[in-house]
Amino acid sequence: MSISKKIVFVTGNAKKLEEVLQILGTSFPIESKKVDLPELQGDPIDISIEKCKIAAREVGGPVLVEDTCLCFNAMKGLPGPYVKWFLEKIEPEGLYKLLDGWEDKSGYALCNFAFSEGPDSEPIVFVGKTDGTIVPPRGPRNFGWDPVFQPEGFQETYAEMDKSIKNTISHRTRSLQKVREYLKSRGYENCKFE
Ligand SMILES: O=c1nc[nH]c2c1ncn2[C@H]1C[C@H](O)[C@@H](COP(=O)(O)OP(=O)(O)OP(=O)(O)O)O1
Ligand SMILES: [Mg+2]
Repeated sequence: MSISKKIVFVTGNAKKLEEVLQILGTSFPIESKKVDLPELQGDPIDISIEKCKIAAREVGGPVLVEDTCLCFNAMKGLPGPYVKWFLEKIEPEGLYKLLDGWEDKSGYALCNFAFSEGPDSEPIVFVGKTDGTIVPPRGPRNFGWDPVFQPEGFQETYAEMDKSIKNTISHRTRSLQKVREYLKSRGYENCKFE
C-alpha cells in the first residue's frame, strides 16, 4: 500500500515528542510540527478530538496529537487536563500539597492520542492509562509532573526511573500501542510513498 502524505505529530512539547519517537521507533512515517495548540476545557476525550480537528485544519493532512492528564482520585479526576497550569504555578511540590486534605493519594496518568486523516475526517481516539500514587517530588525535574507520579508496582517515580522503564509502562506507551495497531491496519507501517 502506498501513502501520499506523512503523518504530522503536532505538539509544542519537546519532551513529549522525544518520548513518542522513542516509543514508536522508525517504522511509521511521522514528522513533527511545533505548534502551540489551545488548552481546551472539558472531558479529556472531547479535548483530544477538538485538539486534533484544530491540528488537522492547521496542517491540511494526516495528523496525530495527544493530550495528557494527571488525575487525582480524591479530587474526582482533577486537575486532569488542567494540570499544565497547576504545574506552571505551583510546581510539583504544590501538586502533592493539593492532596493534603485527603488520605487517598491515588491517581492516574492519562494519555489520549487522536488521529485524523485530514480536515474532513473525524478523529479517532486512543486511550492509555497508568495507575499510581501522588508522592512528594523525587528525581530530576526535566519533564512536567514526573517527580510526583509513582506508578503502581514501582518504588520509583517516573522521574527517578530509567526512561526505558517508563516507556514500557507509561500512559503514553499504552496509548501508542493502540495507535500503532491502528496505523498498521491502515497501511502506514513501513509504507512507500506515492
Ligand atoms: O509523561 C509525562 N510526564 C510528566 N509530565 C507530562 C507528561 N506528559 C505531559 N506532561 C505535562 C506537560 C503539560 O504540563 C501537561 C499536559 O498538558 P498537554 O496539553 O498535554 O501538554 P503540552 O501543552 O505541554 O503539549 P501539547 O502542545 O502537545 O499540548 O502535563
Ligand atoms: Mg497542550
